[in-house]
Order: sequence, then structure tokens, then C-alpha cells
Amino acid sequence: MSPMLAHLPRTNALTAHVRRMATVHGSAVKHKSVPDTSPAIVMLNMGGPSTVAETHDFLKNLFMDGDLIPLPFQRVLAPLIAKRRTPRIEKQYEEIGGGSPILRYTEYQGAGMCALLDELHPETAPHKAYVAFRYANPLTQETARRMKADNVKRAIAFTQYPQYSCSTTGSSLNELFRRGRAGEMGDVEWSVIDRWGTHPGFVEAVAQNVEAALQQFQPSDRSDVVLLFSAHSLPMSVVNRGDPYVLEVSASVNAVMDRLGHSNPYRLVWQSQVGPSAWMGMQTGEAIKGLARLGKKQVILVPIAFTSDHIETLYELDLEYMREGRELGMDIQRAESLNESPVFIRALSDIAAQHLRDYSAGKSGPMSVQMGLRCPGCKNAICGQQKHWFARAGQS
Ligand SMILES: C=CC1=C(C)c2cc3[nH]c(cc4nc(cc5[nH]c(cc1n2)c(C)c5CCC(=O)O)C(CCC(=O)O)=C4C)c(C)c3C=C
Ligand code: FES
Ligand SMILES: [Fe+2]
Repeated sequence: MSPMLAHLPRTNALTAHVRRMATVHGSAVKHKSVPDTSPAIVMLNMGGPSTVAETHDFLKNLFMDGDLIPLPFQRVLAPLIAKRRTPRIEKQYEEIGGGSPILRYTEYQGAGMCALLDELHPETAPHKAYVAFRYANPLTQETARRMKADNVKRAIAFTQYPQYSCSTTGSSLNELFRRGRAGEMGDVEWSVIDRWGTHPGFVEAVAQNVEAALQQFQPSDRSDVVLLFSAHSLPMSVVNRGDPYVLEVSASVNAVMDRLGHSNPYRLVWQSQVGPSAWMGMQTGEAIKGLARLGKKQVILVPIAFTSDHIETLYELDLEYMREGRELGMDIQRAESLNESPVFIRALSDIAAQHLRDYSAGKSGPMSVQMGLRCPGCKNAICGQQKHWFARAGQS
């Protein structure tokens, strides 16, 4: 274990610690009363329907987002597409247990992160996590209202997407900017943790889950097992305007393979395309079939671009692709998602502590240098305004 992880509590100890500290209250993970100077840690993600009944609203919010899916006549078309798609997606959420677990895991991770952060950076303790989802409850708007009610004066927008895409983290930051500019959360000094896909703690957590999955294979077969890293795909129109996501996911895969000592052959493949346009490939499902055809029948699927289980792991990977692979005679496993991984929760708190230290020492600005650069093909004026706003530490 690397020295930075040496103080990591064991799984059970951390679980008990998190449960003791965290009384989940709506969108805020409350564990102590918070003085004015304590930063709110705002965990940004897309969210998912916690219950099947919330599926339609989730899809409607998602298709309404022009930063994710720019549609002609968006306000008219988005509700129609959402309505048509709802029954099929509802069935998928039913099959994975009645909803998306993303809120539960984000709250758990946030409480664990804050408990550790209080020890790692006592100068700003106690820390308090807020969840701000883009398409599901708690929506950014509701979290903004709650932050204002709590009189928050300092906040860190902490993306929960390890790798940056303008369609994911960018969309969440655009939404936060719109709410902030409208004064919905009062006068807050913002800074941003905008990407962390090669952080050693994140890499360690993924690598440990790969190692656990490798244990499912006979020792004599292990080094032949193909690691198929699978990330949510992007439309080629997004890739071709210069979006950094493909590069950053590749960097994560490279870092995990370095950590594993390049013990296995591997590929990075892409899943969850929606609609008829061209998307980044090779597609995960096609890759599984191709490997079966080549006689490479021992495979581990490794989710690399999301921090908890969701419909894409629990339905698409587990129920669709793994079943198809097994029908082709493959021995196919999936590495666990990060979910309640104590190594991962420790990584989140390390990332936040480092950010707080660097920012207060003036070693770094309110966001990364990389976040300041717009995609060369960007035509979205909000992106420019958003970056300018956060660069000024988000003064409204
Ligand atoms: C890093 C992760 C993700 C990227 C990049 C991403 C881009 C992206 N997604 C769509 C369209 C849809 N995504 C949907 C669901 C969904 N997407 C992600 C992650 C990324 N998306 C997740 C984790 C989920 C599931 C949420 C959960 O269950 O918890 C959906 C809804 C489901 C469906 O209708 O199939 C759509 C639609 C686009 C267009 C896009 C890039 C531009
Ligand atoms: S789309 Fe990337 S900065 Fe606007
Ligand atoms: Fe998606």
C-alpha cells in the first residue's frame, strides 16, 4: 500500500464511522453545525431516478439540457423524446432494483469524505457536503436554495466525474454559474475541483477492484485475462469540437495499468450510445463479441468513468453484455464500482484537502489551468461566461 493510504481506516471501521457521523437531511449530508468560514463541498453529478416513478422527470431534465444534447426546438422536442423513452428506461430501473443508487452512494461518499477531511484539514473543519445533481433530486436549484438558507459563504464545486467533459462536468458548472449569477445562493466565494482522473488514490481504488476481480480466475489463467475498461461514450460531434474527455479517460486507464504493472492485456472501449448519430468507439458490446470470435474468452469489464453503480453498470454491463458474453461461452466478470470503497473515499478527502491547502496558500487559483481553456470548437457562449465567473472566484 502506498504511504498516502497508510492511515486509511479499514472498511468496517470507516463504514461505522460514516454511519455515525452522517445524518442525511435532504440534499445536505449534515454532521455538525457549520461556522461561516467552513467551506461547503458541493458534489456535482448527473444524478439518477432514485425511484422508478422519477424516471420521466429525470429523462425530461436530461433531454432539456442543451449542453448535453443540443436539439432544435429543445423545449418542444425534449418532453416528447423523454415521454417516448420513459417506459423502456423505467423497465431497466425496475430490473436493477427499483431505481438508481447514485444518490445513496454520493451521500455515503460525501459523509465519509467530510469525516476524513475534518482530520486532514482541521483549519476549515467541520466540513459539510451538499449534493447538486443536474437531472434528478436534489437538483442544483434546490441545493442553491439550501446553501443560501445555511448562509454558506465559501464553497468548493467538486465534480464527481473523474474525467472532464463539457457534456458532464461542464454542464453542471454551467448550471451552477446560472444559479450563482441569478443570486440564488447568495454571496459565495467559489473554487472548483474540476478533474482528478489520474489521482493516485482514485487509481489505487480502481486497481484494487480489478485485482479482486482477477481473483475469480484460476491462478494459471490470470495473466491472460483481458481487461476491458468501459466508459460512457461521447458523440463524435463532441469529441471533434475538442472535448478533453477521451484524452482524460485514456490517461486514467494508462495510470491504472501502470499501477497494475501492465500485468494483463487491455483495451479501452465505449458504452451507452444513444440515438443514430456517430459516437466514440469501439462499442463495449461489439468488443465482447470480437474477443469471443478471437478465442479470448476470459474478460473483466472495468467501469472507469463513474464513481458508483448506475443503470450502465447494473443493467447494460451486468444484465446485457455479461449475459451475451456468457452465451458466447465466455468467462466474463465485472470489477466492482467504487461505491463504498474506503480507498476511494480517502482519495476524495485527499483531493479536497490538497485543494484547500493550495488555494489558501495562493499556490493555485479557484480552478485548474486546464479548465480555463474552452474547446477550440466551442460555440456555447455560456461556457465562456462560466469560466470567467469561476476564475473571478465566483463573485456574483
Ligand atoms: C462520464 C459519464 C457520462 C458521460 C460522458 C455521458 C454523456 C452523455 N450521455 C448522454 C445521454 C444519456 N445518458 C443517460 C444516462 C446516463 N449517463 C451517464 C453518464 C455519462 N453520460 C450515467 C451514469 C447515466 C445513468 C444514470 C443512472 O442510472 O444513475 C441517459 C438516460 C438513459 C437512457 O435514456 O438511455 C441518456 C439519454 C449523452 C447524449 C451524452 C453526451 C453528450
Ligand atoms: S463545449 Fe467545451 S468549452 Fe464549450
Ligand atoms: Fe449519459
